[in-house]
Amino acid sequence: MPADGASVYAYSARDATSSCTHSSSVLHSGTFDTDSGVVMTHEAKSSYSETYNRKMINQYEFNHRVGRGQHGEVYLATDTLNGGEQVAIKAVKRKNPKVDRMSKLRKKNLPHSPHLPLVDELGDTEHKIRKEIAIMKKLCHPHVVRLLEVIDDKLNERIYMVMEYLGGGEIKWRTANDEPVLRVEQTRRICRDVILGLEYLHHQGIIHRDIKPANLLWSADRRTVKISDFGVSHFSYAQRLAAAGKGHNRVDDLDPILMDDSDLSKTAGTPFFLAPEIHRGVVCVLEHTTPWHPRKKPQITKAIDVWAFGVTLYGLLFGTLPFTSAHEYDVYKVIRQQDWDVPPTMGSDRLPTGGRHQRPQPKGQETEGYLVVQLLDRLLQKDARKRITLDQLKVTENVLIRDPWILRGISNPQEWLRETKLDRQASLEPTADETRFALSSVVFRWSRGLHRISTLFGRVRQQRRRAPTAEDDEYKNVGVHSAPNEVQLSRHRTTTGAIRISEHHPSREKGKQRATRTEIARHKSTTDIMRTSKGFEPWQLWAGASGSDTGAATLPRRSASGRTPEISLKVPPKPSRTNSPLPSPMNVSQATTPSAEHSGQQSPEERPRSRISLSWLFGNLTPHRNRPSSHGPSPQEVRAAGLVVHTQPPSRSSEEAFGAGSKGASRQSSGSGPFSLAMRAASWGEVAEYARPSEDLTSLYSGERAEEQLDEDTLLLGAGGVAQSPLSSTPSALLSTVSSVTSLGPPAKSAALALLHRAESNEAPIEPAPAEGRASQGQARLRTTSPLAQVSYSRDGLRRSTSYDSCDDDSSFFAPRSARHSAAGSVDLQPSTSQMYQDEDEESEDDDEVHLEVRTRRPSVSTDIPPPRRSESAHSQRERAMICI
Ligand SMILES: Nc1ncnc2c1ncn2[C@@H]1O[C@H](COP(=O)(O)OP(=O)(O)OP(=O)(O)O)[C@@H](O)[C@H]1O
Repeated sequence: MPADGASVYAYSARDATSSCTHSSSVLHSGTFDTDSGVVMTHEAKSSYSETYNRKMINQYEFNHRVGRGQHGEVYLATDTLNGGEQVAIKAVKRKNPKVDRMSKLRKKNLPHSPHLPLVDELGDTEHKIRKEIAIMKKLCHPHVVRLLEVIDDKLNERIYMVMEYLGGGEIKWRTANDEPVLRVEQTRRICRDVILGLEYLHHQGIIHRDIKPANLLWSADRRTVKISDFGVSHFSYAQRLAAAGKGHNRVDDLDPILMDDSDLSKTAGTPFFLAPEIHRGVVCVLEHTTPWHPRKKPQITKAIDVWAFGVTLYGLLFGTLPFTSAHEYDVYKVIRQQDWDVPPTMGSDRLPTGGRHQRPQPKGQETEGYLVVQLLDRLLQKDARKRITLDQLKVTENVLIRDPWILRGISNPQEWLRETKLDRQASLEPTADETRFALSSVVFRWSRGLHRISTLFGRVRQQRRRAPTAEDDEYKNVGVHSAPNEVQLSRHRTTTGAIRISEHHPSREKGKQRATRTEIARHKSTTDIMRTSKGFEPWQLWAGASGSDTGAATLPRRSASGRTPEISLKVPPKPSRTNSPLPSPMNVSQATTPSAEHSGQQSPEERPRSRISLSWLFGNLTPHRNRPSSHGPSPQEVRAAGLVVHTQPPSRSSEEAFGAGSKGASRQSSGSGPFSLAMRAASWGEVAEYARPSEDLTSLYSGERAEEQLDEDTLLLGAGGVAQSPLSSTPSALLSTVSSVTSLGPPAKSAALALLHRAESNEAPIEPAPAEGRASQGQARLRTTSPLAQVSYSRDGLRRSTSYDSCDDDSSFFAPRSARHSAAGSVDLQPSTSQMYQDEDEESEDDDEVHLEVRTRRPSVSTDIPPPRRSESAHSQRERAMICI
């Protein structure tokens, strides 16, 4: 394998396009957005999985919750139609009364803005999610989290954003004592990834507005960092138009929600990471020194991302932030007025910095500390116009290396720069499909109510027209439900040869044309308003801080070939994200015998069990890479063993992981090295991938292709991930641990045996679960040590649920049906993760939801196991604090 060079970064625009398309070979009921590659699905059908009895939305089986944001929750889920691929699904309620109430209060105090009506009409929450979707649909880059599908059913209170899953969690960057946890070299690698991702965003006309360590996610193998969370991002209308080489009269093919700049009147982001130019506006308001006026609003340019990146880099290197204060409001002044300093050492490897102000050092002989301070100096430049741009950081026209610190360690920096350079000639032309039908209620916002009603009736009509099927019989008691969209998919070839599928529905054509005309008219009027709006010159905002980097002179021209945005970055073919050696739900479901499937009944011998026998385990102790399938045992193997193994949700939060990390370190030092390695691997859920150097998972843009394997220190500190609960009594945790240990060598085998014995003795016997709807008094309670563990159980008559209950508004929505269906009386089942993490806010008691249909509701169940409160560290709470003025 070459250390670097063209082949290392080999990647073509075509690869990029294909890797941006959801790998769905089977679509549930959605249609491909042909330009963005994102699947748009307008029907959310909820059910329960056969195997684990978990909540499913369409083909996605929900696992556990991996994160929670201001507006929604993020779950790990399995795409059962696509080989058990792991995805992250952000579920956001269209209406969040608490947030919307706050925003109404805020709006009362805001001056009139020509674009406020759009926000008002959609509601703050819905507006935010729609804008996030519209922005994410534009993005496809190896260092930006990818949106795969949007499930937007008008009859469902939630919108689901299906994204690629980043198994490594957030970057852990400091200890409880504010010490750095990353080595300088690791920080540099992260830095390179972020620069590339950010450069791409800016090239697309997008300002992220919330760059910070918590929004940088590790891939499962901890080799790649991707930028996530576009909740407050802003699309620069002017930059995009200019980049597409269009005049300002061509606004008709831009999504109106992207053009809506009303969110610029809010100060969004995390206070400690906000640029001084934003603070200026905030301080005006806080101190009532200047009356608020739209023209005085802070200049939102891409320079604010560069500043936030500088603060992030500082944090990663030193474990503290450059500007801090006891009171949140004081930080605004500190950032605007005070200079920053550097500690004497940086990184966990404690390299000397040499101090904030150093004498110039001879070229080529600069110390690491000197280069870092020079770089920070240019990033944390208070005057936005003097702040360095990413272009200047990385490369200039004639490929001069501008920042030697960032490129240090790359054996062929010139090659790296060339290969990672964004193609300035690439087409950025936005397409009509990309923008027009991002989400329909935006298009029809002037008659949203009417449209909703007509949609509802349309669906009912459609359903009536269809001949009743067996499936329909099962649904008949649950009221109105949405029939799958019946569309004809027409195929045509793109210029790159890829087949595109576009939706063609003759009966909709007329309406579409009418909608288009209306939309064009509206766009025009919006432009007029924007032009006549005194002082509003968005293109100047963009250009304001960027020097030569901005303006039409340096903007890419539209490519002659046409519409598909092409970039010249090179990435390898999309690596599989489903390499878990553990059986995937798909595999296990395949293990169900046909007879059982048909009858819906299973004999006690056939019933799935959550216990793992020793023989099964040791029968599978071969290295995973030797298996024909990387997805775990074959269906035959599973069937032969008569077992169902419930996979342990991998621990992936770096916050959680780091806590355990220290423990892992001490264990390791006490002589159980192989164990810590195995446990760490197990916690990542990618045992096989971890155990060997993986070429296809190596980060291209870190320029570290030559690096064979991350060392212990990197894994422990830099990656921040160790097993959350290595001695968990859950069989799956043991399985993965033992598998990893065995792959490390024979000495670990005895240890694995010890673990298994421990599991045998610890684990309560698992009784068959009661039949649905019946109480079973005195049943043995299942216990696990990890709140993330979900133990599967046997149950008679395990059948796929066909009823709808998407109107549920509590957080146990994604819990296994069993926990919610147990009859009154004793509850013997493990509470779901979401139940355990259920917090006390009133969100679940939303009372102003309007449901358009009658659906059966299942009795909810209260467990007598008290939900543990998830304690967030003060740091992360501070980081998450968002301000909205
Ligand atoms: N694609 C993903 N893969 C893995 N984990 C993710 C993914 N997206 C988000 N997460 C996790 O979920 C958490 C919440 O995500 P979200 O994007 O909602 O962040 P947030 O900034 O807290 O939300 P919001 O901006 O809506 O308030 C993140 O902190 C992250 O740990």
